[in-house]
Amino acid sequence: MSAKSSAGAARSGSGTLRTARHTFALAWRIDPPVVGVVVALSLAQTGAVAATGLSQRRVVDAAQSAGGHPLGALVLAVLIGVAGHVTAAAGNRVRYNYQHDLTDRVDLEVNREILTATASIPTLEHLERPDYLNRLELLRRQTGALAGSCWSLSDTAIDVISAGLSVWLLAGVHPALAVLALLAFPPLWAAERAKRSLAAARAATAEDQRLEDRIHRMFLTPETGKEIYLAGAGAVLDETAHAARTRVATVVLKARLGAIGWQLTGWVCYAAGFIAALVLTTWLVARDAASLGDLMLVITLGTQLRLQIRGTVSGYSRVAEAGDTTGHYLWLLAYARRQRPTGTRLVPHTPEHAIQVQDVAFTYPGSQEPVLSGVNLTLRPGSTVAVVGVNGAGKTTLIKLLSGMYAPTAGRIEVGGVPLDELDTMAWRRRLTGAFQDFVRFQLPVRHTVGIGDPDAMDNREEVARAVHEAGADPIVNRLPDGLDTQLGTVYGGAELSQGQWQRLALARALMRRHPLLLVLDEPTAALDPLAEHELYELFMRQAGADPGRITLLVSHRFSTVRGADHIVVLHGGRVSEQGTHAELLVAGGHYAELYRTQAEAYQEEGSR
Ligand SMILES: Nc1ncnc2c1ncn2[C@@H]1O[C@H](COP(=O)(O)OP(=O)(O)OP(=O)(O)O)[C@@H](O)[C@H]1O
Repeated sequence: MSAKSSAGAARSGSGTLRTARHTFALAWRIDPPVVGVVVALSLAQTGAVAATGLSQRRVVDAAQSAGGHPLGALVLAVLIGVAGHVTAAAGNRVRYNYQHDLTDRVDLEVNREILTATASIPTLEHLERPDYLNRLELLRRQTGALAGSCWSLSDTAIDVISAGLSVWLLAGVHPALAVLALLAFPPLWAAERAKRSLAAARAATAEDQRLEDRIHRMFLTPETGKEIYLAGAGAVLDETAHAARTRVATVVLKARLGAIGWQLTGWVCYAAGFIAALVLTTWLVARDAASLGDLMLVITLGTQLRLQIRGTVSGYSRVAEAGDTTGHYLWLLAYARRQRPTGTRLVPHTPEHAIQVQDVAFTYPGSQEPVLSGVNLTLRPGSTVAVVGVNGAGKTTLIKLLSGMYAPTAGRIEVGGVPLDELDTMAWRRRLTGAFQDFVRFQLPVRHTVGIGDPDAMDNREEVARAVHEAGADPIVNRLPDGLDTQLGTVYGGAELSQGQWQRLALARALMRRHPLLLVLDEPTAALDPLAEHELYELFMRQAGADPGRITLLVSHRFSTVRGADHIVVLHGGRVSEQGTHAELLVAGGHYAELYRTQAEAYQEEGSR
């Protein structure tokens, strides 16, 4: 083993130990009495096999002995044998059931920890990084192994100790019988090799597993289902999913077959050793160098040693599997820790808190081409700023940077002179609100679908009703059977809304925050009719005027909306090509004026037809 790989193994070993300690602590927190019973049964289990073997030897020797043994000693031997047997059989069953139950409950906790760690990452960049997504996928599928890691480890320890006792007793009959212990290594080595190739197969197919999973989910959601139906793409997608599933199954099956081969080889070595041990003991009995009781002991312990070694191997495999998952789990926790926001500064409250964008550049993870570069802007409080540009100019990306979803790759963004990454993240998010073209349909009761826009006021019915009213969504809610309490979405048997109605509720959600510092509107009215859109933008402009601390940032392709903004920023090829008021930009006769005139002419032509 190279120095590098042994260091890696040591790291993964200490990681497994750490996770086993952690999962044991979780189990203890969940149910201390049950953990106590499991530990007690585990301790009893370590000596059960040796006790059974010794008892059988004593009974056989007593039966064979001409002088006979004292009855008391014989009864004691029988009682020890019965106790050992009951502990090994019934105690084990009880222990496994309890361990299973605890593992399920710890699994829930581990999943919660994963969600909490994921949610604590302040930006969204990780959601576009394949290495992060692949690891998360592997982790999500293997949390059971992680949750049971403390029991895998304790099972392995029990088997190792009880196998050690067996070997010690066998060596007492003849030292050569201790060699049986060495024969434990080929199966162990084979299991390790098999595990490694299985883990490699799973890691190599993580991308395909994600693809299959995603397609599967696409079939189950109404939004995607509609387009699949219309395009008649079901068969093609099914084929793609099937191909991905087949690739995964083929690679994993190959690894499994290889694993079986290795394990068989290991067990053949052990079987040969056991036969040799029986031949040796029979020879010793024939020469009066051992008793029949010893032969009985060798048969019992040799058979049990096989089971103990198998237990050790499978326990070790489970520990190794947990170790693999542990790697992903610790990586996720460390990643979340590294990304944990360090900012503690307060979000400015003065009316002078302009947002300054200084020489900002941004490249998406995994991409080479910058989407934004050299962007300089000042967004003043109390103003409405419109960002325009052709498709792909970088408008949404700019909004993602300004709201802190992504960190700029170069340059800085300051709020009232404080760098964005030095602000307390949660406090900053509480001052943000907005709506996007690709809004979410939260399939919740209406009051929560809207109220979630400000979790602090989520259960305040008056605030929810106000937001609904301001977004002009009263007629939608009034028609629903239980008003604000109506469950939305067919998935939960609730009421279904039209695209425009869902979008109205998304806008109501954006209006939940009364005094945001930054309100972002990224084409949030695309599903509304022009009149409704006009009314809503009038409302947003009115609110912007009445709230001196608010910066309203809007992205729209409709210039009739854009022209009302206090300041217009034109993005072209990821750079600010022009900025100013509508009048200034028309006079400048640049890109904006050209786009505006083209659109105005198109509308006029349409109107005169
Ligand atoms: N998640 C992503 N990963 C990689 N590239 C991306 C990602 N999102 C957007 N891009 C690229 O960034 C560029 C700008 O995209 P962005 O969505 O900011 O444009 P936009 O001006 O809002 O466009 P539109 O008017 O079509 O909404 C595009 O070329 C797009 O391909």
